[in-house]
Amino acid sequence: MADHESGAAVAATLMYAEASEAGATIARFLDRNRDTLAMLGARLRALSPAMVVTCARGSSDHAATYAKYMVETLLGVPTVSAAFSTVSLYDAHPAQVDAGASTLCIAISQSGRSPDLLATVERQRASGALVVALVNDETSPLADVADILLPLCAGPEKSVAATKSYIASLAGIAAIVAAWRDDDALRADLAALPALVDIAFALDWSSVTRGLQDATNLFLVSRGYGLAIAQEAALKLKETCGLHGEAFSSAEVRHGPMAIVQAGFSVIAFDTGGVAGEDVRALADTFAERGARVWLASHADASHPAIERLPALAVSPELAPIVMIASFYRMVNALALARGYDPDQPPYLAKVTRTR
Ligand SMILES: N[C@@H]1[C@@H](O)[C@H](O)[C@@H](COP(=O)(O)O)O[C@@H]1O
Repeated sequence: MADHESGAAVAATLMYAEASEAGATIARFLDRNRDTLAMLGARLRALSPAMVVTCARGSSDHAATYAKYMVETLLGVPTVSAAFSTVSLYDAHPAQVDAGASTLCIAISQSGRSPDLLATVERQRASGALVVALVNDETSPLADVADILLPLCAGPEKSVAATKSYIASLAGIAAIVAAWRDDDALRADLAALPALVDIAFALDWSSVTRGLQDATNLFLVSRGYGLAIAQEAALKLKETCGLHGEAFSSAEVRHGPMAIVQAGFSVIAFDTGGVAGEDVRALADTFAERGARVWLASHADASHPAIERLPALAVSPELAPIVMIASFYRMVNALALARGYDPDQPPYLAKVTRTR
């Protein structure tokens, strides 16, 4: 493994230490919340919510993207992201939920402290929604306001950039879906996740670290269940590396943005398997043919010869994003240092941001 991926400075950051605990965090989450999840599953099957509303910011909102794809695909329930300003600035009131059409509100937050998130969750609750909170800080106001609390069990997360709490949030969403569907196969796959996340964290993505050292911008592309990690990767590149990354689905990028993907333009493509992965790989081939610099994280066999491959584990498409982002986190910590940034203390950012 290259020095800048394995050297002492790289492993000395809080971000590295916290990201390396992601597998253990998932194991703690599943263990601690087993009974609550079983109770929640039964309650959701009885309630049969007509809609899910997600409340989150930043990395946590990318976990909400994952919730949208998981819930809409595996449960068929429309899942929308709450726009906090409608409540916190414009004082909007969500329509009162009647007994026949319940709403499930899923709030996701490491800190559980942003006022606009709290205002929106409180109003969802007042309108009759069942509020489930995936939150790391159990002393937070969000933990208090929730009907059902699912602690993320990540322990203290001090690096400004969220890592283990994001991975735990993704696993938490998959666990809610498994409980709601009473899906033994998904539960079994979840139980195997901690070990896979540990293995993924050790994979060598150092060709990206070398290739993006002097980059100024790039696209991050995935699709379906994987879109959430393309969004998360783009945020991490901004937060920790001062690098402008923009995330798109491999469908959306074809509707205009790809006009700027020309020779030399950088793209990281996340193939998280299944039919969505096929589309991501086809797009990666198209971009490589144009002369773009394309990294493809994938466990599939073939791709365009110019594509730089990043190792990935064979995991079900539903859970592959949770595993793949662990490999990205290790790489992006090293990239931040290589670019002269401290990934734990990005300029202008705080660990807990309170927006109104
Ligand atoms: N810099 C952090 C982000 O990394 C984090 O994702 C966001 C959401 O935080 P929380 O999950 O605590 O609500 O807050 C801050 O802005």
